[in-house]
Amino acid sequence: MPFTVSSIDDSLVAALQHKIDRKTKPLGALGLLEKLALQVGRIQKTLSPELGEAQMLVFAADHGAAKAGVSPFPQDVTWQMVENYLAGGAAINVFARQNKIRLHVIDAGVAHDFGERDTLINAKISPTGTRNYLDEPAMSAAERDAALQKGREIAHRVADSGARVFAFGEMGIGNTAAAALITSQLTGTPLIDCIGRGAGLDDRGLEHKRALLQRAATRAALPADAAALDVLAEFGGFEIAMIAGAMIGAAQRGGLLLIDGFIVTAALLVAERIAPAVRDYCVFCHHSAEPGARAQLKALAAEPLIDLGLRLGEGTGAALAWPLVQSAAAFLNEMASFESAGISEKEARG
Ligand SMILES: O=C(O)c1ccc[n+]([C@@H]2O[C@H](COP(=O)([O-])O)[C@@H](O)[C@H]2O)c1
Ligand SMILES: Cc1cc2nc[nH]c2cc1C
Repeated sequence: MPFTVSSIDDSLVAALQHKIDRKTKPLGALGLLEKLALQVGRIQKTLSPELGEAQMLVFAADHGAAKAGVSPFPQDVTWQMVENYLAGGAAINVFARQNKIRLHVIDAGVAHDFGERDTLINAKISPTGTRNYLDEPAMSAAERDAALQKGREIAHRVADSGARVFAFGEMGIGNTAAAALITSQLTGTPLIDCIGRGAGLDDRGLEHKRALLQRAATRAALPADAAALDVLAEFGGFEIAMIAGAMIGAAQRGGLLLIDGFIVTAALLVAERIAPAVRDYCVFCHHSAEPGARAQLKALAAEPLIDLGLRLGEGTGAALAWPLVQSAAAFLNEMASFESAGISEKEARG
């Protein structure tokens, strides 16, 4: 089946936990890093995992609803920021360079013709972005399926190059609105609690966004138990659909998935409904300041690694958390045990 994911292996849990517990530290003293080390060992089915170079996949697309005023920025900022990624000047370029992460920029449906570009993956589902969900579904079932399939293919291609760590980022003016609609529907959280200021709406702008999204939800009139695939087609966007497909593809290849902020987590809510085991492969990198992140993290029982008040997207939270993930593998591989260091356990543990 193209979109099925296997649960992670539990045969090494006891051996990994034993290795973690024999390290020269009080039991559990490395906190969340210990859970992470266990998870990485289980995913890679080894007591000595190797992470290699992380791959950051930034998916960009435009949203029909952007023109209705769900964002403080004009739609053109999506393609302009893609140019910024290609030129190396955005925050994600800086953090990726700093932390030695390889960046892949994917056009999932930006309303702009970039021409032939060596460094941009052209995976456009539509040359104009999604349709406006205030009037009609954002995408057709065929477009949605193409986006999921393309995302899966891209992740498999990156995995073919030997990658084991996949980080996800996005760019799309208006995509916090789509993510809010998806999050509300898939977590059963009131829409009002999922809507935030996005790229910086003022109070009036936020009121307007709330009214528009309420209208969109009323028009779509999805039942509470609507299928995730229907929710995705209704509200979009192409970058969200492609990320969901790429997450499933990366998990199918035994990758570790670095989850960024509000929009990437909305994509995960969709992916997890399609293939529940995808959750096993995820590291929740940060707690986005967008208010709907709270409902997402609760629904996924996620414990994010950092909480810096970030609300940028682009994969920046994942890029910043990457050194912590590397530290989890490093302590598992390199730290001395009580035996190897000749430390008396009783004395060491009081
Ligand atoms: O990832 C997040 O948590 C996040 C929170 C707020 C805004 N963003 C970014 O801001 C853009 C969307 O904001 P908006 O107001 O246009 O919906 C989009 O390009 C996202 O990458 C991202
Ligand atoms: C300038 C700008 C940069 C971004 N990066 C991700 N989303 C963004 C939104 C805006 C508006």
